[in-house]
Amino acid sequence: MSLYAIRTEHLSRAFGTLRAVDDLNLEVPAGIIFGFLGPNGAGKTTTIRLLLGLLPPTTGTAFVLGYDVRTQADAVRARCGALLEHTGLYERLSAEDNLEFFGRVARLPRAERRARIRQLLTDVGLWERRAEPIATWSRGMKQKLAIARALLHRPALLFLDEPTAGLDALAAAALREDLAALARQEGITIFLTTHNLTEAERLCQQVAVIREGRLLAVGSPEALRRQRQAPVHVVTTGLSPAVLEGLRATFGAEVVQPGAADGHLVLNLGPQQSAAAVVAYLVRQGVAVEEVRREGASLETVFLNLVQENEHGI
Ligand SMILES: Nc1ncnc2c1ncn2[C@@H]1O[C@H](COP(=O)(O)OP(=O)(O)OP(=O)(O)O)[C@@H](O)[C@H]1O
Repeated sequence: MSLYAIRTEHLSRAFGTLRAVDDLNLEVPAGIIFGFLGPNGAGKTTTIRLLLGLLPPTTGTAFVLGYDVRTQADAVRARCGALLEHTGLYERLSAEDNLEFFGRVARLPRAERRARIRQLLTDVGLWERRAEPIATWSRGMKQKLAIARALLHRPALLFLDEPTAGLDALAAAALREDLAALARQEGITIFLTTHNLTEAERLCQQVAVIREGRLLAVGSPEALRRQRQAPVHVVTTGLSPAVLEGLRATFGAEVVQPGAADGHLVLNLGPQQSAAAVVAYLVRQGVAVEEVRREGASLETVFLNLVQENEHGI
């Protein structure tokens, strides 16, 4: 199989004058969990629909598992699983009967179907409860069953649109664990959208951030965090207005801000600037440096910065 499970080339989709997906160039390596992040209305669901060939692009194209979504949508859908907004499960049927039904729709031979249903229900911890009608089940249990359903036909690529939306913290954590284990076990690629940045950080080897249909950043959560350095806090004694002015002149006015308390500096250093240079400068000016602390940039900070910068047209 190709190195990339998904490759988009200038993929765009307009609804009237609205560019829901705008010149998207994305490469998703095979075999990873890829997180697609963005605020409401960013174009995440539209992208999934384009990738599944459910919606034609206005311009550009995408290759999913090597197939062109414009001309080979059937081949794409046969090899992909998807859990979009609705689970599509039948509330009155038991878990096992739900999977049995969808296994037949997928034309899985009887023996294979049985074995696969047992394996998947076991993997998500629902085998013991297979005979219960799912109407009374919790949202988390139904979501696990829906993922099992999406995996029945052994897809190479699984699309999940907000898989943990509406789940409490415990259920979301349990689902994440199952997803990580399933991805490893089945050797598949997972493309998921989420608003939950902790989720993306824990689960995804790579993430992309989009806003207004445009790609803002892509990379591993660590790489994105490194790219955006977090502020450095320096606590000093003997910081005079003259030294503060000197610091601003040397390192840039926008970089150096006085903090909440006297003698507390907050520095937004660029990638080329080091905290050590600031400390050396302060010491040369006779300022005592009591503490230097760099905040750990969370993916959340990175995400908010990216989205807000874009909003302000920076
Ligand atoms: N069928 C459609 N007709 C017109 N506009 C649409 C259609 N589908 C989506 N849009 C618009 O395209 C933009 C992107 O929508 P999309 O659902 O892809 O965003 P999203 O990132 O999935 O948002 P959310 O996180 O809120 O689900 C939105 O402004 C939406 O209103």
